[in-house]
Amino acid sequence: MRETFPGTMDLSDPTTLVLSVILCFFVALFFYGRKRSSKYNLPPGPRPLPIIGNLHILDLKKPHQTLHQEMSVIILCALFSPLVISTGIMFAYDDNWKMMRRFTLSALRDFGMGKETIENKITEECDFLVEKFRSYNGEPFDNFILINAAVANIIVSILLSHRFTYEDPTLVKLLKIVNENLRLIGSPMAVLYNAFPSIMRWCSRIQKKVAKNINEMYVFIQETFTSRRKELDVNDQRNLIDAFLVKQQKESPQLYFTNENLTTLVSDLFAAGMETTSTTLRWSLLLMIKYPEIQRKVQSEIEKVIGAAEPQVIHRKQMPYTDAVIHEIQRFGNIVPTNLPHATTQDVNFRGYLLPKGIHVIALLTSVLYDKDHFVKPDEFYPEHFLDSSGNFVRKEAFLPFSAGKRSCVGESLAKMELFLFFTRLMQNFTFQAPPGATVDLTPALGFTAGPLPHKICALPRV
Ligand code: HEM
Repeated sequence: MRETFPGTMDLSDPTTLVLSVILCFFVALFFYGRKRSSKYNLPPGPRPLPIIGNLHILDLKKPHQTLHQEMSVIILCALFSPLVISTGIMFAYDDNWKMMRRFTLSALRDFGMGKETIENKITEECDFLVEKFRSYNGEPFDNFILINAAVANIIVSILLSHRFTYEDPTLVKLLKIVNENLRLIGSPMAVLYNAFPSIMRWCSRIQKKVAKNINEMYVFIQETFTSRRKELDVNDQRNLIDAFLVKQQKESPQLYFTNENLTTLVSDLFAAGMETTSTTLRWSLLLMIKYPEIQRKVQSEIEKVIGAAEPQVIHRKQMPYTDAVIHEIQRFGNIVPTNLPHATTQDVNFRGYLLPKGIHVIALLTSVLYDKDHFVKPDEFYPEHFLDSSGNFVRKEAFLPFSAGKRSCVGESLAKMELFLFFTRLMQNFTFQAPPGATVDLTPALGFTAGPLPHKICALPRV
């Protein structure tokens, strides 16, 4: 047996050898990481550890809160390789994204966005929702599926010229798939999966479950939405799917207007158009329950400006208080806190720092919506953020719940119209309260979008 001295290593011992190699690997990665960030002159941030990057400081339940640090870069980890989908619009890139975005914007405009046609559709849907709320006679109920379904019907009318009843099994199934996936994608397990796909693949079922849901959604969309090609009349295009199919017939060779793009695009628009707006509306009712004096002020402005008539978009200009409340709901609700992930398409000089081409960037919406330089009480629900001292509505440049730039939300004007019409109509017809004995919890639920935790409300009829 060979003698080893205290404080020295015996490299002939296999365990010591393996441990030494691993240690050298970590040290090399550590210095490589530091060299890489100094080469690129990235903005400052906490020092990343080898392999795991800054994962150890990340709150997996609320990643945006860890990331909300001014001018800092959080290195998620060296192995980051997120799921990339090249079809549709939301996760597409390059020419396919450009074509789908251009088509979507023009189809949304042609089939009603920003026009009276869609305003009438929303007003009609408000009738159904009010009737449903009224049927509970002031007793507690969960508004989740009802609001989901009402909002889903607006995007479905643009996609398919169709309306589902709130109990329709097709709609209920679609809503279940979308909601489950958004919850899974925002879960701590999914954050870990994105950071360590090769390791997590072995110990987490999350990716399989999400993929299964997406697949089910696509099959379902093909059966229910896109199978309508048999009824297509080129001279009478009634909806976005018709417009896509007409483009498909004209395109040769088929590059962009493919069946895959149609399925993913419809799925993207359904999910984005339904989930975000309905989550904001659910926040709106919960916040009105929490702050009854604000609810009363909104109701008295409605009485003054609209009376018993149906709310219309033209009323908004005369309703600065309600407008400020809706803006504050969106700011405070902060429902897409981490925004969608992006990547630089070229080297970018950002405030004297270099973000190299291809780097993944998460432009946190929390950082603007909760910016104390723009909002005096960022952590409070305070509609005065959007009012001047005379009670006039004021715009804020940091109000960016729809993000900014080339990839900003395509449904912004549709969403704004929906929020105003649904919110005023519900406030006109009901006073909202918590069920007897219940307290209002404003903690956001875990998920890709930050909605309220499950809760019940009471809708007391006013008229
Ligand atoms: C309150 C409601 C809504 C909010 C807060 C919201 C917010 C957002 C945000 C933050 C993004 C990411 C922007 C970025 O990547 O920088 C986005 C993208 C998108 N939104 Fe919305 N959205 C809302 C409603 C809608 C509606 C009603 C539609 C349906 C027409 C829609 C369709 C989309 C699409 C297709 C994208 C991807 C755009 C692209 O990648 O080019 N959204 N939205």
